[in-house]
Amino acid sequence: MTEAVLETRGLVRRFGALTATDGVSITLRPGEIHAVIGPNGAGKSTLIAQICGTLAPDAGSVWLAGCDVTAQTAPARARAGLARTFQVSRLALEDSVLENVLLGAVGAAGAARHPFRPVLRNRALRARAEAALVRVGLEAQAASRAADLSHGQRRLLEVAVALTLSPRAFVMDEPMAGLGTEGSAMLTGLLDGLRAEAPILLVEHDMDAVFALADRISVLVYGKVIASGTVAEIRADRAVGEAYLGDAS
Ligand SMILES: Nc1ncnc2c1ncn2[C@@H]1O[C@H](COP(=O)(O)OP(=O)(O)OP(=O)(O)O)[C@@H](O)[C@H]1O
Repeated sequence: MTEAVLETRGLVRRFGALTATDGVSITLRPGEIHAVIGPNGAGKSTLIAQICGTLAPDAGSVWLAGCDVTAQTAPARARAGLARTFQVSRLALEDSVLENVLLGAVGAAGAARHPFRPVLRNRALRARAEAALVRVGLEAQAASRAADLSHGQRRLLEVAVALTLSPRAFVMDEPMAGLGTEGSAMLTGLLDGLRAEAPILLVEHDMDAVFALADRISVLVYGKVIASGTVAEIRADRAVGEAYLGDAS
């Protein structure tokens, strides 16, 4: 089997008496979109935080491109090519669209402590940022303030910021949240094409997007993966239907 780009092995995280992730083992293979779905409180955000390095697991490990990164900080994992987009946008809204992407490029170059101004004149970083904007279709908005973008465009901008890392893998936390039909369609199209560049671990409540995009789906309930399979397999799984999908199945 092809080696996983990203893998969790037996991740456990407890909050007092509650076990938020209870031995979660999942893989993300080259070229795929692997969706993680589950009801509220299932442990999806806890899982993402452990994968990205903002929350330490009580047990288990995280592997990126064959390396155990469990002890690495979140910035170190980002520099190693783990690109995360957030449930709550972390864009600098008063800065321009290009400046936001440049900030990402600066972080990717490991130059976060350098003064920002000279970065604007750094041709290599600027080229990387502009290429990312073209990739998400926001090149015409480069000089606009991020605050003036629509909600959907901000999500595209977040993907552009993530792209400057030249990521090995994307981890996306509910990218469709709050988007209307048009925004969802735009982002779905973008993610569909992105998987060829780097596989995507997609935590998403929007089942239309999940069913349209996912090569595999894992279903998390009370911190455990209760099923994992293709869209057809998950739709046909009675236990999943009862635990989660309801009418969506
Ligand atoms: N810092 C924390 N302290 C205590 N309990 C927490 C903490 N973070 C999460 N939990 C609990 O762990 C469980 C899993 O939460 P988590 O946010 O990971 O679920 P989720 O699947 O992401 O939910 P949602 O879909 O609503 O975002 C929940 O019962 C939650 O209340």
